Amino acid sequence: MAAPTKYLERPIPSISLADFDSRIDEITQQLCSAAEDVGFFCVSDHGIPLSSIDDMFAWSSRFFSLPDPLKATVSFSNNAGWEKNAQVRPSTGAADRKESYQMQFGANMDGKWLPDATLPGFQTSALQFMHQVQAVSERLMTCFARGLGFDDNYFVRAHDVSRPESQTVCRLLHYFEVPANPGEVWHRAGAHTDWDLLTLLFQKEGQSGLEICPGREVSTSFGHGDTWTKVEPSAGQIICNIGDLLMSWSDDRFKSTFHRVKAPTEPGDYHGERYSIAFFNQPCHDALIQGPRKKYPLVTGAEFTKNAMDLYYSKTLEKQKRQLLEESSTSVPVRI
Ligand SMILES: O=C(O)CCC(=O)C(=O)O
Ligand SMILES: [Fe+2]
Repeated sequence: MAAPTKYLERPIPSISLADFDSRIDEITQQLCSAAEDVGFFCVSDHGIPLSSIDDMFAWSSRFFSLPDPLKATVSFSNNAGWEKNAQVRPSTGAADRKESYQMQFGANMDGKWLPDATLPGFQTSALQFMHQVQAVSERLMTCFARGLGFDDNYFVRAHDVSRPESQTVCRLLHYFEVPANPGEVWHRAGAHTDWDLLTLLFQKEGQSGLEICPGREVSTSFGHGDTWTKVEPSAGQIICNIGDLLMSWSDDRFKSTFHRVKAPTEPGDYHGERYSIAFFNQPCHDALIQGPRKKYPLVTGAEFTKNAMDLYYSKTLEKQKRQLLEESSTSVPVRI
């Protein structure tokens, strides 16, 4: 039997964005200290009503209830679209048991929205929600720019979602219920760091599983430690974590923390299905990326994304291609 997971209680800082304009320096100080330490924090008083979050979860569940062949008409490529049981994490070498649908604001979404008649109102509502999350992201980006000594709009300009070059992603996630005895190794989301600037994550109350493992010192390292901390869902709160991009853009001052959605293996673990929504702030293709102390060579947003996709997604795309080939030899084409 596998050794039990080692857990450590680590406080996850909770940061209120109330009265943002008058408290910006205090908030900046709190965000920077959380980013230097654990790399994860909760944000409250962010201005997105609970009803908007609940509505987006309801859309997510409607989307994932559609038949697989229909979702396969918008399947994953260019970091947008739908995938199922296809994402292979380098840390596990096996596919996560989940499905996800990635939406963007810009040109990468061409052909990746379903026709409106299939799920009337979905695209409009999803984009509205994405703009709300972008507004919170922009506040956080303003503080991080200020904390690093850049001008206030420095990160906001590099992540301008009104430009066709935008690569920012909103990802709907659906993890399947795990059988009591799955009979094989099961991964929900294997341990990984995110490769964006900053991730904003929405969880549903009662659907536990997210765990973090801080301790990474340089953005170029790939190992992680072995003591985990649970990050329980709480309605209305946004869980934020620093990604590899902000770690390297801050010359490793801010920490991009390993995290996972643990598959249940121990007493008390949650077996039911889990929905979450992750918003990844990705740089525009032509953004120029280099920290204040120039620790790492200058790269463009396109280069940074390509390097990350090669590292994190090469096995995913191979697996997806194999699945599509297998399915196309057995399934009947679907009209939408
Ligand atoms: O579903 C979650 O809670 C985490 C998802 C995640 O870490 C990711 O997609 O990068
Ligand atoms: Fe992640």
